[in-house]
Formats: sequence, structure tokens, C-alpha cells
Amino acid sequence: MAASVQLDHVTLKFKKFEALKDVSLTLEAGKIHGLIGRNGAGKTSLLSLIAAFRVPTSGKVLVDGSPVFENPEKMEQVAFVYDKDYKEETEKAKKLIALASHYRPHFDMDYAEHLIKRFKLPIDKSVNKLSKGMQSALNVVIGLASRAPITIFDEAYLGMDAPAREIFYKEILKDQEEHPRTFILSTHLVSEMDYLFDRVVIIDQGQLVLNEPFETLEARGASVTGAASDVDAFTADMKQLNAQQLGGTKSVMIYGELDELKRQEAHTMGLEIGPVALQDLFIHLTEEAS
Ligand SMILES: Nc1ncnc2c1ncn2[C@@H]1O[C@H](COP(=O)(O)OP(=O)(O)OP(=O)(O)O)[C@@H](O)[C@H]1O
Repeated sequence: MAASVQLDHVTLKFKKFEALKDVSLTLEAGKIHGLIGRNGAGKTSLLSLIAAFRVPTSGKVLVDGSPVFENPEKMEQVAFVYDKDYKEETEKAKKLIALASHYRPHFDMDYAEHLIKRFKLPIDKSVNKLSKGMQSALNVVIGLASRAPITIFDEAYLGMDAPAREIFYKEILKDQEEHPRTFILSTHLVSEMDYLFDRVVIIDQGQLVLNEPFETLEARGASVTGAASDVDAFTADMKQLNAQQLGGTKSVMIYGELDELKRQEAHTMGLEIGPVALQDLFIHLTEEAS
């Protein structure tokens, strides 16, 4: 089960400060959305509106066409996983999982047990005694096993080591094939997670920069790799986002579409053309927006 999200001219103010400024966007049902933005861009503010933790100052936040705020039927369709403060949480991990299974209508306990094993989560420990990475794994177990039609992970990986993050990413992809839902993944680990995204949403200083399919975004640039002197000659009059050199081999990320003629020229020169890195595009687009 998956649901769509629509923001219609949404503004969120904290006193006079506008954390979100007239944001309108649609998140498609059944897609994995990567939400990226600099620190303080407004990602958590946006997500807390979708999860109905807050009400917008103006504008509408709709889940499958109906307002989500104070709407229990829509609110139970949204799972919002974020970096909770568990300092005072003395219940055991298994108790929190059992509680979630009661109030989440699509919760799958068999899947939760599978995830507990995958993350080696010590469910008999009090939650405040779990390591930071284990607390994150607990949040991820609850978020994934809830199978909420809209599942939001707001930097849910904090404290997780690389193997645990890898398990998290693989489980998202595997479960999405079998039980499609709408995921929103807010992250600063852009280069690590970009392969998960069907669509990319970038916000900057409270404003929407773009909301596009990943392939369309990737086509906005390219990577050019080959002998350093040839790469330099080929990219001389192009907008360069990033360059790396190892010995005589250079790789340059360029901004701008390469037409067929240019691609043939690169081929003739023995240069390899690949996709542009989302991380480099993101840095460029947010600098441009500023
Ligand atoms: N409760 C609040 N009161 C006042 N200002 C707030 C509040 N919550 C957020 N803000 C401000 O709103 C802006 C957006 O914050 P938000 O947490 O949404 O950003 P973010 O993109 O999630 O950032 P980060 O990547 O650093 O977590 C920031 O300038 C922040 O200081």
C-alpha cells in the first residue's frame, strides 16, 4: 500500500522566521524520494508537517487528497522515523516493538523479527542502555516493519556503522519490491544513498529547488574520464563541478547536457562518459539557489 503527498503553497513560520516558504510539491505514491538540503534548509520542518506533528502556518498538506493534520485515518498511514531522544526510555526494545505492532495497522511482526536478527538487535535491553547505532536500528526496525503507506526516515542512520547502514538500504529495496510504499529518505549521505532514489527533492533555505525523477536529474550533467590532457581539452569550455586525478587519469563532473555529437567526440578521443554524481549536482544547485 502506498499513498501520495501533496503540499499546496505551504508556509511554516516559527514566530517571524519562515522555515518553509510557499512550498508546493507532490510526492508520488509508491516511489522512493530522496530529500536533500543543507543544514537548516527545512527538511525536518517539511517532514514534521507530512507526519502531522505540526500544522502549516498557511497552505495545505494532503495525504491521498485529504488534509493530514488532526485526521487520524490519514495520520496512521504515516510513519515518521527520526533521531529520538531515548535517555529516559527504560522500557525494553521488544516492548517498544510490541507497542508499535498495536497502533500500526500494517505492522508485520514476522518481518520485524527478521530485521531484529539482521541488525542483531538486543531486544531484551532497556532502550536507554542501547548504543546510539542500536537505538537507530530499533527505530529502523519499527519504521520498516510498520509498512506504513508513507514511511519517512529523517536521517535515521545516525550512529549506525557502515555494515548496519548497508543492511538498512538493502532492506528498503527488498521490501519495496514486495510491499511498495511511499518512502521519504532525508539524508546528508547523498553519495552513499543516491542509488535508492526514484525521485529527488532538493530544498534550500525553506524553498523548493527541484522535485524530479533521478534519471532526469542525472541527465543535467555527466562525468568525463580518461587521459588528463584529453579530459582537460574536452571539458575546457564546460561548467566543471568537481575534478579528481589519479596519476595520468582524470575524472571531471560537468554541468550541462552532452548532445550526441559531443558524446561521439568523447568516444573518438577514448574518453568515458558516465552519470554525474548527485552529490556534486546538489552542491552546485544549492549554491546557485543561494
Ligand atoms: N522549533 C523551532 N523554533 C524555531 N526555529 C526552528 C524550530 N525548528 C526549526 N527551526 C528553524 O527552521 C529552520 C529549518 O530547520 P530544520 O530542522 O527543518 O532544518 P533541516 O533541513 O532538517 O536541518 P539539518 O539538516 O541541520 O537537520 C532552521 O533555521 C531552524 O533553526
